[in-house]
Amino acid sequence: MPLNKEIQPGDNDELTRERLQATFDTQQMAAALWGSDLARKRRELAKKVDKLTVLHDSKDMSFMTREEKLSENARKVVQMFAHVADIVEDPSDDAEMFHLSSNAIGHEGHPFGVHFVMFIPALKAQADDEQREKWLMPALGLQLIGTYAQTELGHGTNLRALETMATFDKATDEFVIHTPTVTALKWWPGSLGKSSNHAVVSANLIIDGKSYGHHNFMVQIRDENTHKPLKGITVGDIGPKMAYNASDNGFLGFDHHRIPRRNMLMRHAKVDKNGVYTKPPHAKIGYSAMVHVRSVMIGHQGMFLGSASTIAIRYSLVRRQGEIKEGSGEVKILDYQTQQHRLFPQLARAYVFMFAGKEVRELYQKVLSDMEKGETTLLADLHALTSGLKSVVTHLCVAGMEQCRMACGGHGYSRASGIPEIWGVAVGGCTYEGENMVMLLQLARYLMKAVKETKKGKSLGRLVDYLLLPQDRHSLIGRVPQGEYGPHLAAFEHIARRQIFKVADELTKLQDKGMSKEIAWQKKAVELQRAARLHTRFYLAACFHRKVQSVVDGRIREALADLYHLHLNYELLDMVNYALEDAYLKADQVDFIREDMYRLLETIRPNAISLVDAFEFSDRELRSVLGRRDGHVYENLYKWAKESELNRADVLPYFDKYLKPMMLAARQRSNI
Ligand SMILES: CCCCCCCCCCCCCCCCCCCCCCCC(=O)SCCNC(=O)CCNC(=O)[C@H](O)C(C)(C)COP(=O)(O)OP(=O)(O)OC[C@H]1O[C@@H](n2cnc3c(N)ncnc32)[C@H](O)[C@@H]1OP(=O)(O)O
Ligand SMILES: Cc1cc2nc3c(=O)[nH]c(=O)nc-3n(C[C@H](O)[C@H](O)[C@H](O)COP(=O)(O)OP(=O)(O)OC[C@H]3O[C@@H](n4cnc5c(N)ncnc54)[C@H](O)[C@@H]3O)c2cc1C
Repeated sequence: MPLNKEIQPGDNDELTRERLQATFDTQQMAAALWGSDLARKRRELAKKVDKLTVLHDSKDMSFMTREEKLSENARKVVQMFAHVADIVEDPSDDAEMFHLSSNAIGHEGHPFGVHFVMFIPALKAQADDEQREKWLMPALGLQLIGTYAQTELGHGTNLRALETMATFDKATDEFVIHTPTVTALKWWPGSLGKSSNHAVVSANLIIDGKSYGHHNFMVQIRDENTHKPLKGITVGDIGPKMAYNASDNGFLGFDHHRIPRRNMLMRHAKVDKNGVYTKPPHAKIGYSAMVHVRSVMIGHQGMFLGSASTIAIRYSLVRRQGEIKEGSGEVKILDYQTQQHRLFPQLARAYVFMFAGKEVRELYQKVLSDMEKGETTLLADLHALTSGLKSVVTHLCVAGMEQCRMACGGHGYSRASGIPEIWGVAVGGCTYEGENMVMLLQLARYLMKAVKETKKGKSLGRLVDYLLLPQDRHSLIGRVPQGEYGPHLAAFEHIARRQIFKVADELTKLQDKGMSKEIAWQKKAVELQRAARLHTRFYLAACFHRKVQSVVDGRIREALADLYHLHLNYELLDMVNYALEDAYLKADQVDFIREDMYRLLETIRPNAISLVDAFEFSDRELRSVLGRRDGHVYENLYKWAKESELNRADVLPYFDKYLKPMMLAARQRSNI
C-alpha cells in the first residue's frame, strides 16, 4: 500500500509517480493537521456528499448571476440541513459542520453565513438563560435566520462612534431603536439584505438622556411568514463585492422601531424596568462574538492558503514549460527553483496557520467557559493574541495566495483555477472583524503594557514572558552544528523583543519631552504595528516548533520539520533588516540561511504533492480545474470553457446590433 493514500487508478501518470515518492503516510499527516478524529470525519463526509447529488453544484458558480448564486446556495444549504443527520456525526460540532458546508456549498456565502458564525455565538455568550431559551434554541433549530448588525455606513472600526440609538421608554418598558442619520445605517452585515429575519443589533443604550455606550439588542426585522420588512424597518442588499457574492451583505435602517426591554442581551449588562443599569463584569465582554470569529479565522485562512497551495503545486506537476538541460525535453514547472521558492514557503505557512488556529481555539474555549462563571482574567490576552494573529495571518495568506495564482501563469488568472474566489474571500478577512492595521495597534497597546510590567520584573501574561529574558548580542545561526535550529527561533524572539523595547523607549522619550501620550502614539504608530507583527510572527514560529516537537511518528515529524525549517529560513530572510540593524546577524549568517533554504527546497520537492494531498481537500471542496486530484487538467479546462454562457450560440446578438452595422458602414464608406 503506497504511503500516499490519494493514488487512484486512471490518474495522470506523472502525479502517480510523484505520489509514490512520499516518505510519510498522508492520512497520518492529515491527522496531524486536523486532529485524527476530524480528519476521519472529513474523509467520510466528503464521500457522503459525493453520493448525495442534491448537494452538488447545479453548474459552476462562475457562470451564474448574483441572484442565481444566492438561490443556488439557499437550495443547497436547505438540502444540507435536511440530510445533516446522515452526513455528520455531530451537527453541533462547528468544525465538522464547517467542512460539510465547505464541500457542499463552498466559500461564496449562503443565507446562514453569519447566523452560525456570529449570531449564535453572540447569543451563547451574551443572552441570559431565558433569552437563550427564547432565541438560541429556535436559532439552532433553524426556525429563524439571524445576522450580526454592528458596522454602520459611516462607522466600522470606531465602535464608540456608532450612531444607532436604543432609547429606553420606561412607560412602555420598551427600547426605541432609531437610525438618526444616513451614516447611521447598518452597512455590511452578511446575509442581512435578503435572507435574515432577525439581527443582533449594536446600538447606543440611552436611559433618561444618558448614553451608556453600545450594547447588543435582538431585533426581528422581517415578518416570519411573508418575509416583508416590519414597520419602521428599511433593509436591502449593498451590491456586488470583490468576491463572496452569494452573500447578501446588507443595509438596515430603523425609524423609531420599538422592541421589548428584554430584547437587550442581558447575560452581563442589564437594564431593569425602572431603567436601572447594571454594568458588565468586563467593559468589552459585549465584543465576544468578534473575538470568536477572529479565533476561527486563523485556521480557516490557513485552509484557504492550503487550498491555493494544493492547486498551484498539483498544477505545477502537470504543467511542463521550457527545458533545464537543452534537448532533454520540457520540465515540470515545479522543478524550477524559483517555482519551489514561490510555493513551498506558502505551503509551510498554511501548515503553521492551521496549527496556530487550533491553539487559539483552545484558548478561546477556555476563556468562554471562564466567562460563563463571570471570570474575565484571560480576555485581554485572548484579545491581544487574536488581534495580532488575525492581522498577520490574513495578510500573509493573501500575499501567499497571490504567489500561488501567479505560479499558475495564465490559467491562474482564470476562474477555472478556483484561486480568484478563495483569494477574494480571504482578502475580505484583512478588513472584516477589525481592519488589520487597527487590530495590530490593539496588540501593540498590550505589548506596551507588557513592557511596563517587565520593567517591574513581572510578566503581563504567558505570551509575553519572553520579554523578561536578556537580549543576546549576536546570533548563533551557522555557529552551531548543522541541523540545529534553536538559534533560528531565538532570532525571531530577539527581533520581536528588540522592536518592542525600542518603540517603548521612543514613546517614553517623546513623552519625557512633553508630548501627550496620544500624539506620541501617533508619531510611532508605524513602528508600533511593526512590533505587533514581529511578536506575532515569533508566536507563529514558536507554535510550529511546539507542533513538530509533539509529533510521535518519526516520518511525519521529519517531513514537518523540513517545512518548519524552511519556514524559519524564509520568514527570517523576509524580516532580516531588523536583525541587521543591530548587527545581531552578520552577512555570512544571512548567506548561511539562504543556502540552507535552497537545500530545503530540494529536500521538500519529492514530498511536495504528498504534503498538499495531506490536506485531503476533496475535488468538490477545491472547485478547481487546475487543482484536480487526478491531474487531468487540460481536457477539463476545455470542457469548463465550453460551459461559458458566451458559448451558448456561435453568434451573439451584440454582433448584429453593434459590430455588424459598424463594419458594413465602414465597408460602404471605403467603396465610395
Ligand atoms: C450552514 C453552515 C454551518 C456552518 C457552521 C460553522 C461555523 C464555524 C465557521 C466559522 C467561519 C469563519 C470564516 C469563514 C469565511 C468567511 C465568512 C465571512 C464572515 C464575515 C463576518 C464578519 C463580521 C464582522 O466584520 S462584524 C464587525 C466587526 N467589527 C469590528 O471588528 C470592529 C473593530 N473595532 C473594535 O473591535 C474596537 O472598536 C476596537 C477594539 C478597535 C477599539 O475598541 P474601544 O474603542 O472600545 O476600545 P479601546 O479604547 O481601543 O480599548 C480599551 C481597552 O479595551 C481592550 N479591548 C478592546 N477590545 C477588546 C476585546 N474584544 N476583548 C478584551 N479587551 C478588549 C483594549 O485592549 C483596551 O485595553 P487597555 O488595557 O485599556 O489597553
Ligand atoms: C466581507 C465583509 C463582511 C462583513 N460582515 C460584517 C457583518 O456581518 N457585520 C458587521 O457588523 N460588519 C461586517 N463587515 C464590516 C467590517 O467589520 C468593517 O468593514 C471593518 O470592521 C472595518 O471597518 P471600516 O469599514 O469602517 O474601515 P475604516 O475604519 O474606515 O478603515 C479605513 C482605513 O482607516 C484606517 N483606520 C481606521 N481607524 C484607525 C485608527 N484608529 N488608527 C489607525 N488607522 C485607522 C484603517 O486601518 C483603514 O486603513 C463586513 C465587511 C466585509 C468586507
